Amino acid sequence: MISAYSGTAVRATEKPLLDAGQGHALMQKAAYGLYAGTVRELQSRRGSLYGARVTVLAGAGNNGGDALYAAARLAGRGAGISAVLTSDSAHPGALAEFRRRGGRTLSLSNDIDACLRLCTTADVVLDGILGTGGKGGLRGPAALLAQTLAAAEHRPLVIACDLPSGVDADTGETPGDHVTADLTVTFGAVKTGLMAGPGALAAGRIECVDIGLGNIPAPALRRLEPTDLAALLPVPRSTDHKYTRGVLGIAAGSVTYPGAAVLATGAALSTGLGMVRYLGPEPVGRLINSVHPEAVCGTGSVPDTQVQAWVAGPGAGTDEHQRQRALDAMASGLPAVVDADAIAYAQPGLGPQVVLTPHAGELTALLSRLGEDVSRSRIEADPLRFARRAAALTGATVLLKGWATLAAAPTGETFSQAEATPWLATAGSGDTLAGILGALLATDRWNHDAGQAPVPGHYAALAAAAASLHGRSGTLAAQAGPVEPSRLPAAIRTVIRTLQDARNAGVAIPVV
Ligand SMILES: NC(=O)C1=CN([C@@H]2O[C@H](COP(=O)(O)OP(=O)(O)OC[C@H]3O[C@@H](n4cnc5c(N)ncnc54)[C@H](OP(=O)(O)O)[C@@H]3O)[C@@H](O)[C@H]2O)[C@@H](O)CC1
Ligand SMILES: Nc1ncnc2c1ncn2[C@@H]1O[C@H](COP(=O)(O)OP(=O)(O)O)[C@@H](O)[C@H]1O
Ligand SMILES: [K+]
Repeated sequence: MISAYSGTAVRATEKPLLDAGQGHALMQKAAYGLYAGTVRELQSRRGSLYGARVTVLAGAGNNGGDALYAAARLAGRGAGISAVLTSDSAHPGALAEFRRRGGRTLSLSNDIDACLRLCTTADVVLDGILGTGGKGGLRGPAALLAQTLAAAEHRPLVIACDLPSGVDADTGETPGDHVTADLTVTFGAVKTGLMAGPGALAAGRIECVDIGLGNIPAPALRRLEPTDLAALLPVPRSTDHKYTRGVLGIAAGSVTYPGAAVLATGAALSTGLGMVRYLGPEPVGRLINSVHPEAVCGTGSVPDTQVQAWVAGPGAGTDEHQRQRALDAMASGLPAVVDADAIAYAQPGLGPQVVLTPHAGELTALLSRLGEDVSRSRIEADPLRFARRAAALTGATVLLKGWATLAAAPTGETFSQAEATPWLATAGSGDTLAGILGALLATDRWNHDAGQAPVPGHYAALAAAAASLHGRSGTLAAQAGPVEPSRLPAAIRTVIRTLQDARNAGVAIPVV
């Protein structure tokens, strides 16, 4: 499990250490971590450091200090080092060490063209303009630096020091220009802004360096890793039969949109469960059975159907019976995935076992119905805030889909998963995610172990597991070309098999 903390929480944890005079020691640890991360990245990309041209973008604060000290160490390994000073001042100790190691410096305010050239002709740019102390996007000529880097024909390797400059460490917002990194070496703890919103896209790969901060209070955000995902996937026991393995009810599809029901059913069956009971129009049931003969199809009602969890909404369109089934599923007290058209029926007072699965557009409509006037672009700029807001307003768990998918519990626990590929952004992809999540809810052992209440955030963790499995399956499927959601079930089975084999063998689980 990766835990992320707000920049504010990390700064509060650092404060007593700084007050006790440990600032220099902390900075040396951070700089060493950045140096080591840069060495590893350069060695894997070009074999050696010798002769590599390293340009530091150094702001006035400690972030610039970290980057200058790291570059000074790189000079000791044969790299050529230069720095663009983006402010009138720079960390004095770090600047002196940088110059002592032969580093040359240029001031952005004095010679902007030369500074831009220093960036675009570098092999590596170390971004130390702003760290957790940054407020708002990059301003003035520093903004131009970020723009030039983004547009460079031969883009250097960009390594962010702590976080890409211009990213809000608490939220992942990028209110203005910002650096986009290939790798972010972050210190003490992963910052929330590296795992949510546009900040997650700007961070690239994340490495976290322990600088000995000790414990930071509760994480703001968590991410399931392969071992966590493997632990949440259903594995039948010897004593199981089809009803104890979990039965999922699917109230999806309509005469107008039958395909969504086929896709949700296929994805659920591939995730592994005891049975799918489908409720919907007869022609849709027949279509499902032509592809999945094992699904038990009927036209009955939710209260009359015995299952462990529900999926409602995909492809339901304006079908009145599916609308009623979605309302009954939400009121049933059972875990329920409420997707697509059914999200429109969500009201305050739902429980965490109901998982709403909007994309940003559907969340815009949901929030507006609940009296919150917010645009889609505002949600995309700060998805963490609005996923949490929707969970708090409805009492449900909210899975906000996107490049990074967020799962927020009404009690605040939040997960972020980013294993997906843009190839998954295709019609029908959300239907398969709903099916996967439905299967995880139906097979969830909490449903079987009577008397035990799920821990807060449990359903958000399952929703995150579904997003992770969906993302990994899509990424695997994309290796064979553009992803058709109907091809996803085969990939889901392969990913589950890989995760379980590694788990049983006790070996490190490969990232698919
Ligand atoms: N503390 C520790 O123990 C350790 C901390 N470490 C490192 O320190 C980093 C935090 O350092 P920091 O607090 O000095 O803040 P940092 O982000 O470098 O810059 C703030 C400066 O930027 C300015 N400024 C703000 N916004 C701006 C904008 N939009 N555009 C332009 N300028 C802007 C602001 O000026 P102001 O506007 O406030 O006058 C101020 O001068 C942290 O990320 C980590 O890398 C490690 O060494 C490990 C130990
Ligand atoms: N740019 C992207 N990168 C990675 N995954 C994406 C991207 N855009 C969308 N996705 C994923 O693709 C799926 C699309 O779901 P959705 O929009 O509900 O599709 P539909 O309703 O058409 O089936 C979601 O799981 C979402 O997280
Ligand atoms: K930075």
